[in-house]
Amino acid sequence: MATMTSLIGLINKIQRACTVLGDHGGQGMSLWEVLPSVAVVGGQSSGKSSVLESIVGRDFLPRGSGIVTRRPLVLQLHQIESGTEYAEFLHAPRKRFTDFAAVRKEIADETDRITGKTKQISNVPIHLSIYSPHVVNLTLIDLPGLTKVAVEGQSETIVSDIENMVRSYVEKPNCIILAISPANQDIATSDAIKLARDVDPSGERTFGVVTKLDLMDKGTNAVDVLEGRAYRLQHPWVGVVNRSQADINKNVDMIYARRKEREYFETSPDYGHLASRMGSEYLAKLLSEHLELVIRQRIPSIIALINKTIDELNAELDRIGRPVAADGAAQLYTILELCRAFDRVFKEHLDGGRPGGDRIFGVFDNQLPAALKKLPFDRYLSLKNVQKVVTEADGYQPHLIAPEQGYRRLIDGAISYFKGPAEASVDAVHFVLKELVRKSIAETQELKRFPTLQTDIATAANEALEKFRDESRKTVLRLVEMESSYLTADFFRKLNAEPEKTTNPSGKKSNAESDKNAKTDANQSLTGERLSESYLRRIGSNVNAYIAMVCDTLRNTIPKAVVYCQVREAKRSLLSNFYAQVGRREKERLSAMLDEDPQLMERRMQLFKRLELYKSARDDIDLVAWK
Ligand SMILES: Nc1nc2c(ncn2[C@@H]2O[C@H](COP(=O)(O)OP(=O)(O)OP(=O)(O)O)[C@@H](O)[C@H]2O)c(=O)[nH]1
Repeated sequence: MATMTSLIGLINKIQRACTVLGDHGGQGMSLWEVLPSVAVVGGQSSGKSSVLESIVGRDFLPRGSGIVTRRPLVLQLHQIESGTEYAEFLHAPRKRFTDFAAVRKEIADETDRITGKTKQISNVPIHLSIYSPHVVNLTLIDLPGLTKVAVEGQSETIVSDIENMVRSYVEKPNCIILAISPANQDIATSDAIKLARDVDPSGERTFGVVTKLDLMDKGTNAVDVLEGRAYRLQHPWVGVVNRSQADINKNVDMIYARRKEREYFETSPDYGHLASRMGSEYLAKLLSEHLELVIRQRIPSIIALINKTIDELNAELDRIGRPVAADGAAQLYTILELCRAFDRVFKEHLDGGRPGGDRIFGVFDNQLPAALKKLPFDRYLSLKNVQKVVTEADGYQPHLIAPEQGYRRLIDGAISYFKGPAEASVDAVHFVLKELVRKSIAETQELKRFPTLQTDIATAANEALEKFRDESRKTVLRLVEMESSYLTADFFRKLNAEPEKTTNPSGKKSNAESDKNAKTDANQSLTGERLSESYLRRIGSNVNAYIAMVCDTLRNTIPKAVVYCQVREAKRSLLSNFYAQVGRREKERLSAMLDEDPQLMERRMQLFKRLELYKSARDDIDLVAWK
């Protein structure tokens, strides 16, 4: 029996813990739902509060007109060996109430705290524990009275709201229904019995209670009901006589009321033969024993649920990641591990396995050639411009042989056009890399929890990429400048050789025409006359040919430089600086870097608490149930 008693205590404890975790009846599958409990249901004024109070032996429930019970009240009775009675609310843990009038006030206030004074209802329970030598271990849930009409100030839906809430409790297979019906009303029309019949048609988990036996019309009695003939239930019906309104007004003591009740049955001509099975005290004992029995039966399924939930909670905790270590060295290690995880993803993007690296190839294969093709050499090497540049090149000096300076200037000018596409390639690759950093951070599962570290890594990686970009830009510009700094002499030697093809092998001019051509090609400016159009055209096309050669070279060398300076460096040393910095950081900064998303921390904490609850519940049950 001692074991039995502690079973109810155990379930009480788990129920309280469930409420702390926001895990109470009416929301999804929870531990709460498999825990057996007793819910008190009945129409308004059927005497629910009176029954509860006489089971407790204290009056402590708010009374008044209209719907007084607007939140479920989970009333946990704990039997203590001796000492003064006291009450405790879960929402005000360290406060002991010895004055039960104050308990009543606190229930009313706490109800209003959630529902406002609006007469609305809420399904968030109030937990009240009463410790007393005069109670049996029992958990009862007081629910709002079923009603048929909304009174003033209540919403239209109040009738169905109440019924739905009550139903959400009593339809659970583990709920024992204490169905209160007043004797001065036909049992067939009792709200409590109607609802109980609905959710528990076989009457297995319904206890019928008849109140107000003393108020029945003279000459009538409830023996038919109490003996189970009017409406059959699996459990015996219990009749009670509570304090009348007049008794309440006179503050009739509950203990006295219990005695009067006992006397009523013992001396009643109608119910005398049932006296030992009637009254509030008998009801309390009956319920307590039944509750213990049910708990015992349910233990295997409770343990099964607990085990299943523990597995689920552990899996969820693994998924969101365990909490970060507290000491500096471990934190540094964690940060470096996370960086490496990021780096791995980043490299996969570049080397293949993940998309993105191909976009860099795209820059070299499409963007750069297209940009080179678009360079305005046609305009630059137009007859007019060639003439302008060549004429200006030698200043007041006449051209002695070929316009050397003119050629150089034209070529220099043309080559400088390559700077644009070269820099554009650098920038394009920079943006691809930056985008890959962003993507890699998002794709690194391990980093998901650490928004601060994500930002830190992004900043460090982007700073490194900027540096690589600067280096790369310098290098490609240098490549372009190198092309102007020393021209390929061979090309011009070949050019100079060409006009001589028109001369004969002996070297003597073959005729006046070729003689004239040769003169035109090399020495026209000797005359100091303006350069002929065809000569300028020739210069233009020579420069164009040279530039085409340079273009081919740069098309090949710019990608090499860009890959060398940016891509290769990104792969080699994207976070090198960061590693060095982090290594020097103090513990506080390291912890700050490992700050997690507050929502996630909150979630983990919830999961942890729940896990703790379930684990300790399992331990407790093991201890109590298999002793
Ligand atoms: N004479 C007599 N009066 C009773 C008995 N039971 C309840 N009453 C009275 O009936 C009225 C309603 O009783 P409550 O216990 O407040 O009923 P309730 O179902 O809790 O009412 P609500 O919470 O308002 O739905 C009170 O005035 C009680 O004194 C009884 O057995 N005999």
